[in-house]
Amino acid sequence: MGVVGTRDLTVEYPRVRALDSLTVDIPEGVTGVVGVNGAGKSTLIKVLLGLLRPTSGSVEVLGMNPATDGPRIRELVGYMPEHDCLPADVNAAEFVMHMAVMSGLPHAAARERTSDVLRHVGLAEERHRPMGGYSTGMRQRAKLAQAIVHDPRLVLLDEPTNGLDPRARDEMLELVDTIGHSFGISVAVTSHLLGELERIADHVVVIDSGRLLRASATSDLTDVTGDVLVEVLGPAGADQRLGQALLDQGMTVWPQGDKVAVRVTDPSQLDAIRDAVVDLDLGLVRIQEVRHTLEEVFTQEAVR
Ligand SMILES: Nc1ncnc2c1ncn2[C@@H]1O[C@H](COP(=O)(O)OP(=O)(O)OP(=O)(O)O)[C@@H](O)[C@H]1O
Repeated sequence: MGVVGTRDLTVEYPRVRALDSLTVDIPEGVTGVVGVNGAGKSTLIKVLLGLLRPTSGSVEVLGMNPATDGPRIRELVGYMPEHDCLPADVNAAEFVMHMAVMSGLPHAAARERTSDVLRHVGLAEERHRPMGGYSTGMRQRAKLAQAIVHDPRLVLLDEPTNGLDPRARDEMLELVDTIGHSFGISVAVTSHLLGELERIADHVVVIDSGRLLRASATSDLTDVTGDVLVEVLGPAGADQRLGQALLDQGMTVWPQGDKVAVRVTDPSQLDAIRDAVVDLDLGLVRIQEVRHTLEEVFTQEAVR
């Protein structure tokens, strides 16, 4: 039995259909929810928390309906929002303690859990300093601490690695891994980078324009190696410029018509290819796998 299930879930904002008949199950364990900016990841999280009503379709979280069981769901579910929301003049100990009490923990238990959880996320020493003086990495860890302080069954983490340098990102991913695999809390974690979630997630769900592109065990994705063809839009010579940029990064690259063929030995290379296209100010038409599954992940072709 999964922790989250949606059926034909549609959410419309006045001008945008953010989720479009999304049917997906999120099992226990760590699930990566991947999609480019605007794909609908934050909207999905808000629906799961009961903060946003679906236009149509249904949702279950831990067997409950967020529209009617919102308060109970928020007791059992932790949430780390994407954007900065920490009061600058409050310290992490006071803030996390407050969130623990808000989640229904008695005072003494809240104090004990706060101190444990701040130690787990590596904020024990700085816990009495106002959060306004924290680095981005520390702020992300404070947001993570408040999400798990009440020992939830499920935690929803919205882009926890956003804005972090590579070292802080690795530390955050390790923490998420520990929460999911040592503390036994199910995790749904969003990112626009498939490569980074692939390291810690048991399952991956790929969303594009509010629709499900793919849902599979991560081990199926890690089989995604082989040759890919990258097609870009841009001025004449765009493909050669991309080819050179990828060569400079040490990738094995060769021209194929007006496309660039790349040998992929690690799924994180797909993110590097996408980043290179963006850095060169080109448009990515598609990354197409020459043999199997990549095409399903990166083109508009829904798998089911
Ligand atoms: N409150 C809102 N009012 C109108 N449109 C919105 C609102 N919130 C999100 N959208 C639009 O809905 C779509 C999905 O947004 P959402 O924030 O869910 O995507 P996302 O995958 O989480 O992206 P990001 O990582 O950039 O937040 C986008 O086109 C976005 O502009």
